[in-house]
Amino acid sequence: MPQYLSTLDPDFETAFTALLSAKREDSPDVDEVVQAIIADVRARGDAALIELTARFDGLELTQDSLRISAQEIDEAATQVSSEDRAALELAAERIRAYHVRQLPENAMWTDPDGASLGWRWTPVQAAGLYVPGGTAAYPSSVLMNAVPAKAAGVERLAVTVPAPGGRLNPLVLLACRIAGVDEVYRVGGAQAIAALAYGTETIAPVDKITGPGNAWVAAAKRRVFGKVGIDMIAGPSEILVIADAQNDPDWIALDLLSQAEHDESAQAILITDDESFGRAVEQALEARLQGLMRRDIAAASWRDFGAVIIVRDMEEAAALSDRIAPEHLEICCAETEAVAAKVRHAGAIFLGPMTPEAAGDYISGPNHVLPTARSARFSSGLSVLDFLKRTTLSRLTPGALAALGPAAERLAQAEGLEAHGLALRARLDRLNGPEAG
Ligand SMILES: NC(=O)c1ccc[n+]([C@@H]2O[C@H](COP(=O)([O-])OP(=O)(O)OC[C@H]3O[C@@H](n4cnc5c(N)ncnc54)[C@H](O)[C@@H]3O)[C@@H](O)[C@H]2O)c1
Ligand SMILES: N[C@H](CO)Cc1c[nH]c[nH+]1
Ligand SMILES: [Zn+2]
Repeated sequence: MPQYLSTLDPDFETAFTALLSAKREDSPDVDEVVQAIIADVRARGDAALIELTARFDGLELTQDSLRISAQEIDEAATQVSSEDRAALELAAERIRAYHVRQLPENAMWTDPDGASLGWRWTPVQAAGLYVPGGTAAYPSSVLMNAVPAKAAGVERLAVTVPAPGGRLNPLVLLACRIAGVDEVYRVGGAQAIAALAYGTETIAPVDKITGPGNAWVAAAKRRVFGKVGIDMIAGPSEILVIADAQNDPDWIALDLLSQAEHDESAQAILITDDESFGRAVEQALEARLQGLMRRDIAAASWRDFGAVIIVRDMEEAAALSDRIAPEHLEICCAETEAVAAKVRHAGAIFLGPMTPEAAGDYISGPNHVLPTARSARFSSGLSVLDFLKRTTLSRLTPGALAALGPAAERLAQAEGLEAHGLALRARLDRLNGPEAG
């Protein structure tokens, strides 16, 4: 049974605040465990990876089997049906077509003082892509990480993916092949993130780690940030659906379940202006739940973190949505576009009843690695830009330095930084000196 909240209820604010602050990840115990795992991998390298993989994934590895060989990838590719391969290839092509449009332009211009200024984008040299695989395999996440990285021009792509009990979906490996991944390691969780950040005997360190994962993965990414770059905290999935009574309750129920089934810590919320529609969605959801393969996971997520919020109108719905800052926001109501225009904080918005969030997870083109836990207030979904850095460029002519240098010198003096001032003054004196002009 999810929580029912109504903005008409005098206790709404208290209940809504409790919903927002429900601890779904990053609990102190997770962080403590992660801290110890990272320290272990730093200290013992491959030996720690092997031991932790046995403990958490029930898989006995040796140093030689940490990396998945090209031959294993070839073999896996032959196990994939032609229909699955075609679906993966279509997805890869659509994701590529979307992401190449994000490639930014370099720029250089000369301003009226004679200063030539600009910037240049360059890719990171090596990226580590975390592909979740603990409770479900995510070939789609391989594409969502690797395709933008390739489009950005990253030279080395290393994927880590857990293989619980030795099982690894061949589609994950085929997706690595299609996307041009160079290295694949059968390691997951915080230990994979630590290996990518600090390196071990087998896994060379990378410059940037991207990709979603569960609470341990998210906590590890937070901890290694600074040693390497990270994309964002893409933790347990979330969906917020804003829907009016004109929708089919069954469709909305399935959309909520499609994220609840990811993780017991996932969160699915419905906001509607019609209480009986909310009850109908809940009923449809309970009915659909029974038939799901991952019903235990979805049921726990819905029971512990699910909610139906009844609002007076869609304006109120948009305002509440911004306070939730969801990873995915589906809007299905008479004024879909107008409501969407009012929303500021969301990882991805899905407009209208024919745009289920699940289409975005696989095939539409935009990235499905998205900010969770309200971080859509300040971050965006994975993009080509996550694999690029911007270097600024400047060139001053003698005239430009003569025009701008004195102000810089004053500021250096104001900051008490003498050498800065002298570096400017030495040149200004030369420009003004006897041999000038
Ligand atoms: N936000 C996004 O963009 C996005 C996209 C796809 C998936 N996801 C999320 O990714 C997650 C995938 O989770 P998953 O668990 O299936 O796979 P996962 O690969 O993220 O995690 C599996 C690993 O977790 C570690 N682990 C499990 N229990 C542990 C424990 N008690 N202590 C220490 N480590 C432990 C193990 O090392 C294991 O290898 C889900 O939460 C899903 O919602 C998010
Ligand atoms: N919904 C997930 C992002 O939160 C991504 C995903 C992968 N496969 C299916 N769904
Ligand atoms: Zn999904």
